[in-house]
Amino acid sequence: MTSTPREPTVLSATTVADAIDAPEAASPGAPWTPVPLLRASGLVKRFGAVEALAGATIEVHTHEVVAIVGDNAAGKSTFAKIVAGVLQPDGGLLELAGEPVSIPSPSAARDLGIATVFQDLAVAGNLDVTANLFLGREQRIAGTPLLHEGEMELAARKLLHQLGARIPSVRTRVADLSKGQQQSVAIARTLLGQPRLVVLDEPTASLSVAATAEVLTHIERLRDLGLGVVLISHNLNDVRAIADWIVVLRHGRNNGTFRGSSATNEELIAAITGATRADGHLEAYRG
Ligand SMILES: Nc1ncnc2c1ncn2[C@@H]1O[C@H](COP(=O)(O)OP(=O)(O)OP(=O)(O)O)[C@@H](O)[C@H]1O
Repeated sequence: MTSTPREPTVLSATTVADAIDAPEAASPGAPWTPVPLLRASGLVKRFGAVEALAGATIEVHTHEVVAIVGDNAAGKSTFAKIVAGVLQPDGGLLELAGEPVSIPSPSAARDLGIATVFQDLAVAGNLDVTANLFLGREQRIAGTPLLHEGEMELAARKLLHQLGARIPSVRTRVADLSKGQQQSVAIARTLLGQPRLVVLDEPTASLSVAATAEVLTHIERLRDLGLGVVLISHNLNDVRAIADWIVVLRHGRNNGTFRGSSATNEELIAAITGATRADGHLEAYRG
């Protein structure tokens, strides 16, 4: 597998704010292409005797939310970690926009335009919302070590607005936000890297009903921006509400693909528990 990094992106707070305002960025009308944004085929990952992934195949297009569901130990988080460059697969092929890629590290994933939000969120509670959004990407006034606070605040407000996030102030300490608001900050931060693909690992776990609804709105916005979204979740109601496609993993293998708009909890549970068997991959269902 060869690595195909994107052109490096030079970011500034204003270009970020402008980019998220740009009509084409927000337009849901960009053409759908037959080439998936990400295609992971036949993925294998072993941990000693445990085969966490045993040939799983998952693809996601731009403007699309693909949910991955499955019982505990089905291999969902292992898939997320491989796409995030945290783990290396023992077999299988990763393709981005039709090109084979390797993702040897989290920074390689970022260079390829892949952003992942894990359950721990990795937000800094002692810093405010703006500082969290720009952590590691701080904007400085040209020729000085001084931070461009005004520009960063402006971009932070626009980003959160774009996502539909309700945060009291971009100067609030993240530790003082609710769990749902912290999730909003973590998702907003991914946008600053101008990703093509966002992977969310259990973003609604342990959230209230209201906070869950807000996070689902963020996911819709990401899709409207033209991104591909992979949503890993145990919550079947959430995935049925938001996902274009639902891929069931069982023991590291595909066990059914369903349209989010028509899947029922009963058929999803049957696939998750192994009461029904289906190894067809998503491409076979699109037709
Ligand atoms: N670092 C690791 N070392 C050893 N085994 C691991 C490691 N990571 C995952 N596994 C094992 O791989 C299998 C798949 O785990 P994974 O976390 O991908 O499942 P999951 O579908 O995300 O489950 P859950 O919903 O419980 O998070 C499990 O049997 C797990 O114990």
